[in-house]
Amino acid sequence: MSTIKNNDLLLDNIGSNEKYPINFSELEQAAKEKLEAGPFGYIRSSAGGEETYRKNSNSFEKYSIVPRFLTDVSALNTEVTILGRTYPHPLFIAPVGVNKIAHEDGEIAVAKAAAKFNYPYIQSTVSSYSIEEIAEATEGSSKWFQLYWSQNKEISFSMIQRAEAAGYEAIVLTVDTVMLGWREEDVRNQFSPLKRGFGQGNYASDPVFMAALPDQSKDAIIDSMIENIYHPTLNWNNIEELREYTSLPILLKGILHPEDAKLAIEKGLDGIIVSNHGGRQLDGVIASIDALPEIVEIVNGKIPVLFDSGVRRGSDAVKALALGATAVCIGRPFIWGLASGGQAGVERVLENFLQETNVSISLSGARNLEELRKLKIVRS
Ligand SMILES: Cc1cc2nc3c(=O)[nH]c(=O)nc-3n(C[C@H](O)[C@H](O)[C@H](O)COP(=O)(O)O)c2cc1C
Ligand SMILES: O=C(O)C(=O)c1ccccc1
Repeated sequence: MSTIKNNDLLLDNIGSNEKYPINFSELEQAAKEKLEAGPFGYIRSSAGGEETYRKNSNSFEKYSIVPRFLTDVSALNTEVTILGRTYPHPLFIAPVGVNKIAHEDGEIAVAKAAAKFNYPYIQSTVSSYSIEEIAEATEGSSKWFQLYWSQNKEISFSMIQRAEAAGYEAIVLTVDTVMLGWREEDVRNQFSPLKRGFGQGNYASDPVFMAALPDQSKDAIIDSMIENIYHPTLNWNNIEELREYTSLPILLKGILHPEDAKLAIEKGLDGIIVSNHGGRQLDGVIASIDALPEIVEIVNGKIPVLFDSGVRRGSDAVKALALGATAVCIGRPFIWGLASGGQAGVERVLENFLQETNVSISLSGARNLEELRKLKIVRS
């Protein structure tokens, strides 16, 4: 149980006289001023006509919190237990690859900032830094490993083994990216991070991946990464193989259909992440927040249901939690923090995000996440 002094951070911020980006669009603008068109466009944009991208954040406005008052909110407990571990609050870092396109310090800066504010860090397969480098920089903090299934499954198994050895707590298999979505901004900017040699942290350091290369040239690494990331054959049999290979908990990321959530439970998966990849995969799919309630209902507490896509501020996270998400993953906001201010930029985003979440929970009248889930939410 923690007693929070909600207003301290707000008043500190006001008293600092510093100018810095605060909300999402200011952060995005600050990043735009720092980055070249290619990297900026890669991070900002999404698939097709970006219908889903727009829907993701706009859809939060359809849900309204109906708060309770006079509940004595002096002590707030945001602890959440997921897969046998208790985390101090329900905010996670979503897996985002190729962070060096935003800032030279890349994932190391993000993972350190995450550790400082107790956000479990979900590391992407296509990180600029390796599992071991990130583990060394952030000893003792909670980390999960996101897996892009490799065409050559021995590469996937090797990366899982490395994540296990480095003390990672879970595997997150992303199921919505068997190939990249149709991203017009990248064509316009002629920018592919993989083709430019980004995102090699886990590959160039992997003995199985390196041994399978035709030669050890830079081009061979790039070509083989692209070949391996494309994995359209992915199916439920692979899930069984994965289940047999590792004793770590496995979560599926990218679930939008209640029947897939049900199958995940039947197949013995340990959790799911409701997500549409920030609108970057199939354009026209349901907003992630609209997919959440039915999935929460069908899962009925059997496994944790994490959530991402379109979360821009603390009150969005509170809506997702009130609609039944076990925890919420932050995506683009932290990358904009990274691009605009390195580790300090990420820290500011994460600290303010956490504080806004806590203030919002308290002002809703809830004193813990269980009470938050019982809160009335109306849809317009
Ligand atoms: C630049 C970028 C790279 C991403 N890389 C990955 C990745 O490597 N693996 C993955 O599962 N999701 C990846 N995602 C998706 C995020 O995990 C998350 O689902 C998405 O950012 C949520 O949408 P939001 O940022 O609009 O909130 C990436 C997203 C962005 C913006
Ligand atoms: O861009 C993405 O959304 C993503 O998941 C990815 C895939 C391959 C390389 C880098 C990022």
